[in-house]
Amino acid sequence: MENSGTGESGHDAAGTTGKPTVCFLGPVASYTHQATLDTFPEDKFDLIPVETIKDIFTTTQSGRADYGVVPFENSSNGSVVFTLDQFADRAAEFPDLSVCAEAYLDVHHCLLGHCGGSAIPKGGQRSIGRNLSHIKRIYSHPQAFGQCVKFLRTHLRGVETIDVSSTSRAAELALADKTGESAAVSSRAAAKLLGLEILAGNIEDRDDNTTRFFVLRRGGSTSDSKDPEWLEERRRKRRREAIALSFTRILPQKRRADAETEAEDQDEPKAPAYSHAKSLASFTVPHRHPGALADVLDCFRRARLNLTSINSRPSLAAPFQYVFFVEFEGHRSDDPEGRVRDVLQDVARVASSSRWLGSWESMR
Ligand SMILES: O=C(O)C(=O)C[C@]1(C(=O)O)C=C[C@@H](O)C=C1
Repeated sequence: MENSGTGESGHDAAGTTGKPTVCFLGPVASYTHQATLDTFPEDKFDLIPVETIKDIFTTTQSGRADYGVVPFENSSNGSVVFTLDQFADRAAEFPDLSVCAEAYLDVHHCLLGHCGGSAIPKGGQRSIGRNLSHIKRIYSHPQAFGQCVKFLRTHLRGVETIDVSSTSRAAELALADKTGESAAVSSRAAAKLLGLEILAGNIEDRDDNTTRFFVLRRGGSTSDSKDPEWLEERRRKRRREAIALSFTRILPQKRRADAETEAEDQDEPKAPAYSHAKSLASFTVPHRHPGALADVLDCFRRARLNLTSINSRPSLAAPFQYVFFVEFEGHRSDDPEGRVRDVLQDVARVASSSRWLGSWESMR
């Protein structure tokens, strides 16, 4: 089942250009598309929009794309449950998928729609360029609605909100309504692409609104799998940046300049043993066994591996039973003291079921 190679087909899954392919939540100009472009430049990869987050998993699992990019969590609105539900893999549809990289994107939402009148607001502070009283419905992705609660409550209280598959799909729907009564919570990129007006800019609840994305690939699940070149290069670049940053924090000016040059000269910059990378695992525990969850978490304490997030979703095996997800510091194939290997074995022993879901270089 496992693909131990690079994870790249070497030819385009759609059969056109020969570049590796990457699928993302479409249509184009979604935030996932923007995060995908940051990681996979279009001169080296073919990008394929798909309709839902589940489609990203199925398209990558089937090999129709070499990689898939999914939103995982937002700094103000929390986990993306649609993604966790696919990682729960209740029907065992995605046995070969694992996370191989992460990406962060600053997310600034706009209210897009039709309307004549004043000029398009520029970036920066929140700006409301128009009277919004003509708006009868607003389309968006539920995650985006959850990031703009204050604006919607203050300026569009009582207006119907309609969940759709992405913010760029929402923009298409607002465009299609020629009455002008529909608007979308979406991005500046979508406004530009579709020619929609920005009725209000920077409407997110917090200025520091950020979404973290995961890159999925097939294979990579054996510890000896070789990483593709783009991933190796990303890892080396990130390590150089991290080393340079730590010098900036601790060294006086002159020594810092020397040290940065030294870090840049290293072919394989050294990273701290465990904190440079993260891994994701899922597990279930016996529902009626007191302390079963604590027993699993204790495996991480014993292995001295820092847990960085914990999530759960209904297992759907029976009401109120859960699949748990833990993220922890450490990489399965860069594990000098064998701590990641040991913890995964330990969890497998204590939990009812468990699965490693990927390891990657931390980008923050
Ligand atoms: O709808 C989009 O544009 C997406 O890419 C999805 C998504 C998400 O699910 O978190 C991505 C980033 C933002 O947090 C809002 C929506």
